[in-house]
Amino acid sequence: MSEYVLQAHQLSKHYKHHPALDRVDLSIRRGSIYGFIGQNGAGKSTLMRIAAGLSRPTSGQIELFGYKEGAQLVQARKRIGTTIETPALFPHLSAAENLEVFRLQKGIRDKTQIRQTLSLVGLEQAGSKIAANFSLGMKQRLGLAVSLLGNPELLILDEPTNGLDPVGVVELRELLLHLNRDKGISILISSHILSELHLLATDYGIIHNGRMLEQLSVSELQAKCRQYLHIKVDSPEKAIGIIQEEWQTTEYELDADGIIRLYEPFGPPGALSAKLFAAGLEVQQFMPKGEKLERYYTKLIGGAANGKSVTV
Ligand SMILES: Nc1ncnc2c1ncn2[C@@H]1O[C@H](COP(=O)(O)OP(=O)(O)OP(=O)(O)O)[C@@H](O)[C@H]1O
Repeated sequence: MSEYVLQAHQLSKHYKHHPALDRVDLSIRRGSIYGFIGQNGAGKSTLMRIAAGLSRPTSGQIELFGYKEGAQLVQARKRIGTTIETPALFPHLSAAENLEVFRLQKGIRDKTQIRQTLSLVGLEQAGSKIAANFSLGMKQRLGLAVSLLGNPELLILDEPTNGLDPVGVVELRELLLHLNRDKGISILISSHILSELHLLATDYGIIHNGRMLEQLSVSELQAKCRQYLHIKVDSPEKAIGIIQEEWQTTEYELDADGIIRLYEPFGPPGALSAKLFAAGLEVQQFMPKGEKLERYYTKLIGGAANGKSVTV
């Protein structure tokens, strides 16, 4: 079994001369929630459409569950559920009736899936209500239920929080976490708001102008955004001994240049520098460092210099 549910290999898509995707590599691990972040027009939908088989790449390849070619790739696409281009719901039909239409369309025999998916998205009580009377959040849930018919192993969701109020965003997050943790469904979710995926994603891909800028796990992102004390002394080993003794922490790194990074939470920096000094160490550099999530992202995509606003 492939470790990855979805990979893109040097994937490019050109519209006339405009590269919507430019040699993008991406890897989504089985069981992960992959937050695909980029501004409007970055290329997120283009990649998702190619993955779902709704568009063809100009060059490069998509690999789904380890399959790249022909009939196997077509077969593998049956194992994904997506809300991209889900046909509009029928407003005069109930949630259950809507699902019944899609069940027949998808050729799924098992009728019990209707009740199961309604319950999965928390709409079991609303099964007989007509869709026209649903809130936007409920419509989103019903749309998600449609994509869950057929028990997909990977969900591809293009900006599903668009238009939701903050409560709706939280509810959707809880639902996606449930699908991921309890049902083992891997999720690719796009957004132009990094902080919205902050409590959800286990991995991130940051795309800008059709190019993948960075892929990183949540712990890598946290490490990059974590506050730390940057310390350079003439004897780092001795300093580390003092840090361990005085602060009883192992939350530090020593790099090849002899720089110590002492991560949060740390006590008053003044007390530590005094200790180092008292121990006879020559303190060459001693400063707080680290970035906020927002600054990290803005810097990565070139920030205000490219003239577009960024929401984080
Ligand atoms: N059918 C098309 N014809 C021409 N250009 C297109 C087409 N579809 C997308 N594009 C262009 O490709 C680029 C990437 O678009 P895409 O929709 O993938 O971005 P996105 O990151 O999903 O943004 P958004 O959040 O606005 O949907 C944009 O410059 C867009 O204008």
